[in-house]
Amino acid sequence: MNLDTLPVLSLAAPSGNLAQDLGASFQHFGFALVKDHGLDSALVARGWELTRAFFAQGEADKRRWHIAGGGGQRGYTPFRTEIAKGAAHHDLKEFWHVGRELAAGDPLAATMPANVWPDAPEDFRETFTALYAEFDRIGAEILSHIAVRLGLAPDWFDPAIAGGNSILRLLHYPPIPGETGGAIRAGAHEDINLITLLLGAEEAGLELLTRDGRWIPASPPRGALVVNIGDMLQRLTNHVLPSTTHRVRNPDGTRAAHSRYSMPFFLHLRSDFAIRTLPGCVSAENPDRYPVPITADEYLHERLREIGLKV
Ligand SMILES: O=C(O)CCC(=O)C(=O)O
Ligand SMILES: [Fe+2]
Repeated sequence: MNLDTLPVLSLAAPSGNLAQDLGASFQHFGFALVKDHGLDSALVARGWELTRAFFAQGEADKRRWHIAGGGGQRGYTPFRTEIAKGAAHHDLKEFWHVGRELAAGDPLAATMPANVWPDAPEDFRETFTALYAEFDRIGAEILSHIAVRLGLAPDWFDPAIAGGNSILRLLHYPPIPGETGGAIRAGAHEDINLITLLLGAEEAGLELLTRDGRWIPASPPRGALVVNIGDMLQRLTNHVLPSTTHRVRNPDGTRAAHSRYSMPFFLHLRSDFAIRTLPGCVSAENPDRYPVPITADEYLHERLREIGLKV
């Protein structure tokens, strides 16, 4: 494999090859670029339209949907709130979080707060509830290929993610007055969840840290997904699949003065799932790093405290 360029993989490829190719890209980069993913394109287009319209509203309007003390898990989180673990400066972004819609009385509501929905723009709730379901579906498909690569049954992840605490994030990095490129819009970090499916990275700026310590761009073709491994899957696989550090840097030149919009779906385990190292990922050369299991919910809250979203 070319050590510096992420291959573009088609989700429509025969499944045996795909498990190998996705697995190789994840093992080497912790990232994969995925086209032909089958996300409903009209719905995605509508999602972008509403994302732009939401963030174009005045600060006071948006702040009505900020939940003080909510750990940024739902609704609106203002500019410069989140900070990467160990970073000196807050990220130059604002975002909106959509969680799973639960039926009344669902016991999962104990660890998954209810969604809040803005009164404008119109169709926000319908559109993002539908997009959430689309990401959930494609994410499960990608996980089934990962399962095969790990020597597990293709449906191994299904019960682990049924009712999972996944989050759809709508991100806006506003233009920075006077900035000519290079400002760090999102500090170097790893994602907390199992895998992340991201749309919008054709606007330059997303970079990942290679194993030998160089930043390289993640530049997907238009409409393709950038998929990356998060800390929960790294832990479950005893680091066989690495959760790779990434950041968003303001691009140089004329794009520096533009907004960046992106849409990551953080695919999470069920809150009560116990993350126990997969036996197939333990060997003499790679002894079990996590002999004590932890539930997905405990793990999440430990991490949210570290990134300034929870006290
Ligand atoms: O905006 C992007 O391209 C990346 C966002 C990201 O890494 C995150 O929100 O965790
Ligand atoms: Fe990230």
